[in-house]
Amino acid sequence: MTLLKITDLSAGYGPLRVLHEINLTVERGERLAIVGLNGHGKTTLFRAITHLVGWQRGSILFDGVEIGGQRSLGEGRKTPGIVRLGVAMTPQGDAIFPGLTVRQHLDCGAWSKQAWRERARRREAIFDLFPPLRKLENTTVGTLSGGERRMVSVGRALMTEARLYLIDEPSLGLAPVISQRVIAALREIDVKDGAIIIAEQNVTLLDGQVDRMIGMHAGRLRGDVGHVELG
Ligand SMILES: Nc1ncnc2c1ncn2[C@@H]1O[C@H](COP(=O)(O)OP(=O)(O)OP(=O)(O)O)[C@@H](O)[C@H]1O
Repeated sequence: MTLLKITDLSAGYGPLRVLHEINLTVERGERLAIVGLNGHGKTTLFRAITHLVGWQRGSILFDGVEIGGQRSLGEGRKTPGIVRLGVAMTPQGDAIFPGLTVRQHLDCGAWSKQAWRERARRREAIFDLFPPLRKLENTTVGTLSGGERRMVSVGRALMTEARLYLIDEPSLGLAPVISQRVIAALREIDVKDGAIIIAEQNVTLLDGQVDRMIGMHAGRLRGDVGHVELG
């Protein structure tokens, strides 16, 4: 039932070591949150899974396939292959193309042949998940509010056929009520035999919205945190 098994993962940038021997197992169907303050390595963990860090070592088994291993060069070289295996990431902040419409933007996510064929149905599913986007379908993304842009950004990742969704700080810069709406929508996603990992600082926001929360501090995972605030 295991989808992702990370063993002794260390990673960093140049001389800087950010992750220290991380061990993490994610089961199919699981919604997991990695919680921790800024700069403690949540983004770097996502970037190591997708091979976007400067260097890394340790094992990352995704659905039984080794996507980790020792690397000191070639950042991003393996990323297309990892994405093709079914890993989708929504990066932190507003990673959008401001000149595209909502519809064009979502369609960018339907990059595989099958997803492209099914893009209309997939778009409908995104509009069901984020109703405010439906009436904005032909609006240029650059003119949207922060919350709407975040919905587009998350929606684009969901247009693929991924089995592992990595959502980095969905609440960043959003008003609390909008953050709650985005997190609640993530709860509605049918992960099927996949899984979703959300990196967040705001523990309260995740209450009741994920199956498990793990703390991250100074590049190390600190076990299940439940409702405990991180120091
Ligand atoms: N490209 C990079 N080059 C050098 N150092 C980096 C780079 N990206 C991140 N770092 C450093 O790695 C450490 C961990 O950053 P990371 O972004 O993984 O943390 P985070 O927990 O996701 O926090 P944030 O919410 O700010 O992204 C920080 O000290 C940061 O300065």
